[in-house]
Amino acid sequence: MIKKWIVAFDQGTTSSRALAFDMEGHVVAKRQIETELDYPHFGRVEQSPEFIWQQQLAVFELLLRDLQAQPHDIAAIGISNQRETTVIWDKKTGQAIYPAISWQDTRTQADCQKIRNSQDASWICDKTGLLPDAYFSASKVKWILDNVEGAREQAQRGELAFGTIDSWLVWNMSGQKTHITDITNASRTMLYDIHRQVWDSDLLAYFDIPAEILPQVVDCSGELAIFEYQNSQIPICGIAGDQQAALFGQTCFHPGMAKNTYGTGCFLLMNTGKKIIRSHNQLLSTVAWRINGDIQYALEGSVFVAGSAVQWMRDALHFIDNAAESEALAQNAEESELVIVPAFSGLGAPYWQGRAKGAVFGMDFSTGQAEFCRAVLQSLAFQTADLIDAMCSDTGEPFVKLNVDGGACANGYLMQYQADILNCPVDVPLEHELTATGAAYLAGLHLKWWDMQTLAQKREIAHLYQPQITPIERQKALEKWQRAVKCTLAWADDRA
Ligand SMILES: Nc1ncnc2c1ncn2[C@@H]1O[C@H](COP(=O)(O)OP(=O)(O)O)[C@@H](O)[C@H]1O
Ligand SMILES: O=P(O)(O)OC[C@H](O)CO
Repeated sequence: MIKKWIVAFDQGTTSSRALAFDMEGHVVAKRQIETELDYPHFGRVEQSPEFIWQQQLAVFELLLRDLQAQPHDIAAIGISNQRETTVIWDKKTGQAIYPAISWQDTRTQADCQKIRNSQDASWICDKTGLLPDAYFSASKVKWILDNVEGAREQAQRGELAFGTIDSWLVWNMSGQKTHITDITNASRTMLYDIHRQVWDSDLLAYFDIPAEILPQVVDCSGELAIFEYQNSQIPICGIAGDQQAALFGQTCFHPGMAKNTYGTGCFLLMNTGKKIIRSHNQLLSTVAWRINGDIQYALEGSVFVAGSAVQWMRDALHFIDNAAESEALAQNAEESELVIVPAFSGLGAPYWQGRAKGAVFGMDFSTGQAEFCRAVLQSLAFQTADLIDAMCSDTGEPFVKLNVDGGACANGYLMQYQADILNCPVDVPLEHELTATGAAYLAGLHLKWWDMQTLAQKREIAHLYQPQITPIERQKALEKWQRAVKCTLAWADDRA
């Protein structure tokens, strides 16, 4: 029987998606449902793990219907997922003991700040490639164990399991039997030594986390688990955190190749091959992928708020009915001085200021929705420019072109402004769904549907945006942004 499709599960912060890929690596069908985020308290961001799983299953079922397929038509599943988001569940009941704590949640920031200011920051960074911050899973796991009644004792008795969203999905897909995570997701927990490729006992002791709750760490490609669906057994052959999956989907297979994904946040990753680069500019070192035991690393700049600021204009401010409308609205803006620093979850790389909050500068009576919208879109481009600056300074190499993907790369205004501000071309691919593509590629590698050489030829360009503004205009805009960031950071320092 010919198995026709690979299905990628792309469980992002904003939506749960299932996409079917044919043997050429093309998307043939797609289903997507928007997720729900809860903001129960200042600085807290949570999601229902059960809802995430049910939603992921629902999009899969809708996809099968669209394809008029039976489960046995699916050759394999690939999974890409929002990273760091932390779930702890009871292995006996299969129920989460607390909502998923989102990567965007800053409740543990004060504790993380203390670690950052201490001598421990250095060895933690050496082992993990990460900077102590509420963003990563370790402090979220600790918070749940410290705050949910009986959790620590249960964990010590081996009754609980911890996982990021990949882990949680596989647990449920496997009929609550398989507790694994892939190495890219493990590398985002701040509990994993990326040099030795093991959970690290010093880190576990430091964060007071019992080893019993940890998943087994696996490669990104291979027969990793089985999805027991109805009477079929579908192999899960690819798993990677969404940003690493996008790097793979962009076919950035060689050192020096990079991409920027504009989703809920913005994530710039550069392949660094076998080298773990210790950044001098507060970028992260992380695992890009491991295939057949062969590891590649990446340098990463993480911006916490990007497309989510566009969603905020839709849901909280009601300036737009959908994200796509932001493009036309921004194009209508009058000349203005407005700058928005969307530090709603603190500021990520290269500033790492968890206490920062969003700020608006330069309003006057002429400021309206269009000016506001344009400033929000520009903030995505400015934050990316900061990352690229930091990365170029670490590598000593200029960026000659920026490869992009993710939801907001459909925005022509933003992409043009990005090219203008960077003074380098921005390359938008034909397929925007490169996160899911990466997960499918990883699964298909194992099935021998393709190899990395053939994949490298698959990326097609839809549009190349060329810079159009003058050096003086660029310099003025960047200075305005840098002044705004400086004030935002000063305000955060005053809150200490
Ligand atoms: N045309 C657009 N212009 C600006 N932002 C957009 C556009 N389309 C989608 N977005 C934003 O992109 C995000 C969704 O991108 P996606 O890559 O699906 O994110 P995620 O993987 O984080 O769920 C949303 O936050 C949305 O506001
Ligand atoms: O949901 P996304 O695609 O914006 O990705 C979230 C990141 O994985 C967080 O590290």
